[in-house]
Amino acid sequence: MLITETETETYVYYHDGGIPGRRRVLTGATAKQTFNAVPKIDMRRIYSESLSDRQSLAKEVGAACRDVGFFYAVNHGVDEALLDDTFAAIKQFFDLPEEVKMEVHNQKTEKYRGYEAFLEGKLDPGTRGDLKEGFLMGEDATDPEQNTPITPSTAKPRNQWPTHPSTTFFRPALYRYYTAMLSFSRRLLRIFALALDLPETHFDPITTTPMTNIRAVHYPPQSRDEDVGIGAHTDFCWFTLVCQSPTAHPALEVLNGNGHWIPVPFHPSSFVVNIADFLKLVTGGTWASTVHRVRNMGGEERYSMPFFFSPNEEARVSVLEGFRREGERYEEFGVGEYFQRRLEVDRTTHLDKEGEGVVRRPYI
Ligand SMILES: O=C(O)CCC(=O)C(=O)O
Ligand SMILES: [Fe+2]
Repeated sequence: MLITETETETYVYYHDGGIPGRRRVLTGATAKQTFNAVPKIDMRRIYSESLSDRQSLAKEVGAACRDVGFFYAVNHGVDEALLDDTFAAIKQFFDLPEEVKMEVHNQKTEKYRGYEAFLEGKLDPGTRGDLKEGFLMGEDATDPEQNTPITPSTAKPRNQWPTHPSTTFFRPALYRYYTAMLSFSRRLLRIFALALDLPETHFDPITTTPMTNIRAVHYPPQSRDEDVGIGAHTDFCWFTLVCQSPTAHPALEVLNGNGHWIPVPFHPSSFVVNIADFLKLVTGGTWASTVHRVRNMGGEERYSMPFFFSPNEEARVSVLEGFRREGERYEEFGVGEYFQRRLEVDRTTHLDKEGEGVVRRPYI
């Protein structure tokens, strides 16, 4: 169940930091000041040569990251035809026969890259599983498209690519999207640094070979109210860019401070940007990693292509100087270790048979 009512209180449940959480639904006099819409920010200034333009953008971005944790990046400048072509390619992939997709099943790799079948993800344990299928790829020094130095720790292939002759279109299409999103993310990270009152290049040394993931997702229309496309959760990276198809809404929704779900429908020429758990951690909770979910109630097929961006795997981070409180001790954490821990929780929930507490990986 997504919502339960006790005699006096109603709660909404979600998965936050890999841990189940809940929030009281507040209405009337108990309601607090919170957002009721996701702000739209014109990103054209991200390409401006003038620092003061980039600073004015950073100011708007910083307010959205603090107050909402989500914003629409409008006029992002990424080629629309490239985005349309990528949507066409992922639709073509998901339309392939099951056995072609299952060749690259995600449970065959340590990083859970490849194909995730319907109902295999289960971010909300109260549901029968996520009503979606997906394909995940990301940083992989052995993929020549990434032009990354191969060090001993990254020498094993991480991505899986289908080999059936009918799938040759897929890899180049995803890599075109990957390259465009990576380049936009690097610019956005500099805006984030400015928004945190840091030098623009502050994060550059820890993002030379960033951890990245594209998750191509297909959500069929759902007919049962108790189903979810993806259960309520926060993301475990620095930030996520979501490119969503114009079809099917309402679908993506974010949870405000009063426990109400706010719709985030498609908006032309925009990505949805959301702050995720690492940026919440390093800002000591000043920036919000906002709970969100997808319920495809619009009666149409929906496709989306989240791009998840994090620092280098070896990086160690902690709460930024400007966000520390006197007298508190702050631990460092390893980005790669933290990420892998969260990945394990996220990708094995459905394998953990109730009561047994044992996670079985069927393929490795
Ligand atoms: O499909 C979407 O709009 C969002 C997907 C999402 O939240 C995720 O993959 O973490
Ligand atoms: Fe998410």
